[in-house]
Amino acid sequence: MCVWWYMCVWWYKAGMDVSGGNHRHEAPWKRMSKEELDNQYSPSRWVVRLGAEEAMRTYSQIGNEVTKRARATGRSLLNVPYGDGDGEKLDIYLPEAVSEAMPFLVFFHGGYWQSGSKDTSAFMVNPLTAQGVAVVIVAYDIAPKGTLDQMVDQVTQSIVFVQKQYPGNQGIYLCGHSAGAHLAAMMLLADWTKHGVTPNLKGFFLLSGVYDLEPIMHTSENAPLLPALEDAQRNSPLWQLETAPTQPADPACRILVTVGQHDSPEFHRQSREFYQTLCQGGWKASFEELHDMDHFEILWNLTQEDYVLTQIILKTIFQES
Ligand SMILES: Nc1ccccc1C(=O)C[C@H](N)C(=O)O
Repeated sequence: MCVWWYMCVWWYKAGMDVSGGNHRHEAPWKRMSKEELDNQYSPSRWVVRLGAEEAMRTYSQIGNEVTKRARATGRSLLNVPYGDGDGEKLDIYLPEAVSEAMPFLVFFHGGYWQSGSKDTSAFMVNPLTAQGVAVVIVAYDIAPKGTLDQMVDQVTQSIVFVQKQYPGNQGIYLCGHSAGAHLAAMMLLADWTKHGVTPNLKGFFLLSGVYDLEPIMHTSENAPLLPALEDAQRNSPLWQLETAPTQPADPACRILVTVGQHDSPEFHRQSREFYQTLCQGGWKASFEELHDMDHFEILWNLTQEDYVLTQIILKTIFQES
């Protein structure tokens, strides 16, 4: 009798875990030590082809080089202000044939809201501009200068700016990597009415993102960003969409959630849960685990036209899938 009772309880709890409804109480990170959480949320420790430090170095090096190349080869408008603040600048990379009706891809870099820059993040510029897509790389005030709330607000403003500057755009697609995927995902909750314009958002490409910030509160690297649970919840698209689902303004708006095969189990869990929550909320979402990619390769391979993600992005923008 006792054994049966325990088995039933276990089965019930396991069921709640998969269904997602009650996962917050059963979330695996709650059973992790601080060391394990630090490990799970340090993407550089999970790369397979390089050491952690070498991976970070290579990542900035590639970012630096491709950005220099993109600025040297194509037409660009650099350091365009989208707000009054010093840090509120963006770079616009234009395709050769500029028209009123270009699609735009707006990119938000990662770096755990504390590092990274638009000046080292022009990874996807060449393959996309070659196909007629304008690419915008946005700077925002990373911590400690900016708080998470300010970053979310700046990202909102940057998108409003693009829409106002290019009202004839053929769609604005948001793309973000890591912390930048978090910022892009926060735009699913944005209230555009107070900005006087609703951007023509047609798609989201979320790469190796973090959507529930609660576990991050307990990591050494990010604890200072999130002083209280309310800060984490307010800035968690996963938590927000679960507690107060929003509806897509455009039901055709696509959301692609991607994670690298070599990303940590916590990064996989975050992406899967976010994808499931989006589906339950009626969003047109898809999920892609990118084969043999780590947290950084998933992004820097966007310099390549034949990379599976570059192809998915182009097909989505040109409505071929
Ligand atoms: N610089 C980055 C750029 C993109 C994404 C993450 C980072 C990180 O810094 C992650 C963390 N510090 C790590 O050591 O894995």
